[in-house]
Amino acid sequence: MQSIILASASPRRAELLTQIGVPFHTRPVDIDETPLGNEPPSVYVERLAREKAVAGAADPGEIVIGSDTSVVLGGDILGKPMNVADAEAMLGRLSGCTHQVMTAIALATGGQCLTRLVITEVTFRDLCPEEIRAYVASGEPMDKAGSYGIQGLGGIFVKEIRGSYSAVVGLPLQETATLLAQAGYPVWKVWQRSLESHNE
Ligand SMILES: Cc1cn([C@H]2C[C@H](O)[C@@H](COP(=O)(O)OP(=O)(O)OP(=O)(O)O)O2)c(=O)[nH]c1=O
Repeated sequence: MQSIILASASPRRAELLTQIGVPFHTRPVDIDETPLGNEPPSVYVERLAREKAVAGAADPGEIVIGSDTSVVLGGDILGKPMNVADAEAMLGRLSGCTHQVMTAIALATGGQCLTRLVITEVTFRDLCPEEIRAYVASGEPMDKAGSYGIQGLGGIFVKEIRGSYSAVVGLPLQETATLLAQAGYPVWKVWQRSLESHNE
């Protein structure tokens, strides 16, 4: 089977890929994440996922996974906050509203690039200014799209989620496994092999 490379510096993505039993190496890449003029959010996240996967591609025997997550509110892309004030402003906008979390994944392998876009709807309850300040002071929002982490303290803001939890955290597991299978790497075969080598 091919070797898997995760073209990402995100600890959440590494944890999610570990969760499904896929052995991999990380190869973080640095790309320009500035949206193009009038670029729709869905096109933007898919382009970034593809650019990350392609930037991480080196060896034809590898499958390189790139991913991008953006929070989208009323058509606006809310990326990672620039500072505390930015994080507080984003959370103020998300309070009491439903937003979309768009996560794209891309698999670069053998000169081709397979992509998937996953859109999840997340509804926040009303947040008060004091709790927004306390949350931002915790530091958790600073490296996360939309300034929150559903998997962390930010979980208490989420009233409803419609779609993929793992996609909100950064890597949609079902779609990742489907693309890996399309690239000739069914995840269940890895489970099977590790059982076989354990029993030898
Ligand atoms: C909405 C949300 C985002 N996030 C994270 C996932 C991503 O790591 C981050 C979005 O930023 P990204 O630019 O998608 O990813 P990244 O810079 O962290 O990592 P890389 O580009 O190297 O792959 O926000 C959460 O952890 N929880 C959440 O609930």
